Amino acid sequence: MSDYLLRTINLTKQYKKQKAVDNISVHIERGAIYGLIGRNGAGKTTFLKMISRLAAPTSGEIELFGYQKKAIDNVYDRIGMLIEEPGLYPNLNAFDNLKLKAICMGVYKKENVNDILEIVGLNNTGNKKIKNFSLGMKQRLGIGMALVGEPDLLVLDEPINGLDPQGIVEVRDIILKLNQERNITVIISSHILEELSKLATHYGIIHQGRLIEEFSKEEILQKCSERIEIILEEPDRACTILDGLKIHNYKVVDEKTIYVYEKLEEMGDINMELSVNRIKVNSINVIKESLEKYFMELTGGNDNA
Ligand SMILES: Nc1ncnc2c1ncn2[C@@H]1O[C@H](COP(=O)(O)OP(=O)(O)OP(=O)(O)O)[C@@H](O)[C@H]1O
Repeated sequence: MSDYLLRTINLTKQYKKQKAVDNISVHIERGAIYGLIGRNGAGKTTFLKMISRLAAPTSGEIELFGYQKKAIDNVYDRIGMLIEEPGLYPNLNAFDNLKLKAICMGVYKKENVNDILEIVGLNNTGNKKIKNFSLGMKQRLGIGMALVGEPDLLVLDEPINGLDPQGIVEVRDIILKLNQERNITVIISSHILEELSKLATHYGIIHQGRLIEEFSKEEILQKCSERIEIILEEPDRACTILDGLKIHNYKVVDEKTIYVYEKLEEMGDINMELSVNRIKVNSINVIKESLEKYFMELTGGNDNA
């Protein structure tokens, strides 16, 4: 048993000659919003299908709510999922779509359906048929369908893909509310890191079927935050000088680089103090890296291979 709500161990899916998912081991904590980021074709959908039991792994293990192998069967009803198109009946209204699913799952209660409609902001759509819904409304109903049965884990595959800015905000607010008020853990995939940055507490970057990196929101903010980058000789001695300047929020990145995260306006003073103390500074600059740029670097620039 582990502390993670969901963990995979070397999860792999092979389609004929192609490994769509290649030895992926993710670690998802209870209460997290885990953003799974990857370009088109990276393997996100295949991965999410395996953890939702819509596709069988070729090899590897899934641990869900502390259970593995056969024992997982008992906890699958605690997952709600929206993968690819939500299966909706176009000639029924939102209420009846939810009701039908709840009846099929043996959990129908009128108040629960109304509660879901309220959460996803469709409580005043009345008899409007799904075929007359906008894309954003359909997507919100798709999330509502995933909420039938009161899941503890929500798996959402690119739920904001194709939505207009308002639709994106609405879906984002629903996900935040579910996470914060209902304590639902969420895995959400996207090919745009920036889009998830207002949402995710943790990230997994997936590229060509492999998990390249996992990090928390705090870690990514630090990686991409505005900072002074100093390329220099003798970083150890430079640290003493920074401490003397009452600068403590810095990091020695390697034997030639220090990042300083505070007092950016004092770059000139820092430079002078290092020079006075005969530390050779090769360059000193304020830099700001965008999340998207960081992601592009991790996944090999603009190479779409
Ligand atoms: N049923 C399948 N049979 C064969 N190959 C598949 C199948 N499903 C997916 N693939 C391949 O596996 C790779 C990963 O696909 P997947 O759909 O998981 O990626 P993705 O990251 O979700 O991308 P997208 O955002 O474009 O859906 C792709 O190269 C895809 O062509």
